[in-house]
Amino acid sequence: MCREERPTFGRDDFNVLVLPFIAGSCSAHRRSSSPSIDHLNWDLVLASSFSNLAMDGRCSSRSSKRVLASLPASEFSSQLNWSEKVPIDGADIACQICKLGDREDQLLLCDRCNQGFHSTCLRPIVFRVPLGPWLCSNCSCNRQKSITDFPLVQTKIIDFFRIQRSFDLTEGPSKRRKTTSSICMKKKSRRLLAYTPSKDPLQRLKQMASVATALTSSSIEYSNELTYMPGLAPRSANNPSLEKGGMQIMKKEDKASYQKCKEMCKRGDCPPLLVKFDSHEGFVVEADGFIKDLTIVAEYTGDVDYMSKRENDDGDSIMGLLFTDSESKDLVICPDKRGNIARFVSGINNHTREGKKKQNLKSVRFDIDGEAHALLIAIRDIHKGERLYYDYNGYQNDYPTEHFV
Ligand SMILES: C[S@@+](CC[C@H](N)C(=O)[O-])C[C@H]1O[C@@H](n2cnc3c(N)ncnc32)[C@H](O)[C@@H]1O
Repeated sequence: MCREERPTFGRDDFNVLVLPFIAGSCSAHRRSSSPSIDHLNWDLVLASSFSNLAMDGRCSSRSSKRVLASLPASEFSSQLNWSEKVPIDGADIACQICKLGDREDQLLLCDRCNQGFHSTCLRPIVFRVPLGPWLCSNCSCNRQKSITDFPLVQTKIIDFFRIQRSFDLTEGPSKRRKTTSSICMKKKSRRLLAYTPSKDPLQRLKQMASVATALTSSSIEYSNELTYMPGLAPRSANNPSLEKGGMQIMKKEDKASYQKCKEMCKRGDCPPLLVKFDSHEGFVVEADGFIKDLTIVAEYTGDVDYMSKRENDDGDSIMGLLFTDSESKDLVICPDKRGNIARFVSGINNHTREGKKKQNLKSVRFDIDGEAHALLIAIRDIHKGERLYYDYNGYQNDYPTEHFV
């Protein structure tokens, strides 16, 4: 078949997960030759990322494309341009939901079971033709089972996350120096905190395994840094002094916490987070231990590029990094090739009170040593098992979240 070259809108709504790397190999209609899940080497596994203030900027683009993406779901789906797709060769496939074989151009074929589904019969509606292989909910549930079944192989984890070999992952997290506390009552400190890794080494391995699995399934190489690739924006373009209205410079003491997080990641003391799979939201991130208010949970990492060059990008994870007076200088972080756990964190539905209540993180941009960075920071105490959420919209409201759960 094909769900081919995609229309220009966000994929925000799969009730199934689009797993480009892992998807099944049995479909006759696949465009690519991704390895079968059954053939994946699940030895692979683990580490993490780490990762007001001058506010968040997910997908804050000034482009007209984003305006299209922010239309309500009903209006949005009627504007889909499916005409670019290539029809299935002579196949007579009916939608498994409405049982009709009409609207052939809207039929998505599962890359594992080959069953058809109208994009508009799926709940939530699939707005964008998946770029890679696509699995129906039945098949993605089966696949998810294998996601949680991987073996924990320490050497693989060390290699995956390029953890410094001098550290022993079987030990507890390295000891921290005790800080002296004053007897006087102090004003509540608003200092940023470094995260506290889980003490149990096996638990940390599992956390890292979950990140490695999610990244591998999404064909993303692990990177805990902003990356400047040839042909994309150079490092010199990331100049926070160009930020319209200025960007908050990270305070010295907060920088110490930030650096500590970076160091911990390098030695495999990952943040206490687990990536899980949710049939509505896709990959999601959960706290796997207590996270205190104001903790730096992760840095949003990936390739830095000019926003103007990404206007037709179909990624749903592009994060705004620098907003200048000149659109041509605005920067974004693109985690589609390199990235870390931050790109799996869910967004709130910021159109509903329920959605807003879920928020426990904030995406905040800082000038750190003359380079803009986007960090995900806890805005309240978060308990083990809580799913992490932040508002994908910063000061602009152009990331469509009205269909979010
Ligand atoms: C930055 S990615 C988050 C990771 C994503 N779940 C994945 O599996 O790769 C953003 C996409 O995740 C999904 N998502 C995030 N938050 C959601 C929510 N609250 N409800 C439904 N889908 C959500 C949407 O498809 C959105 O376009």
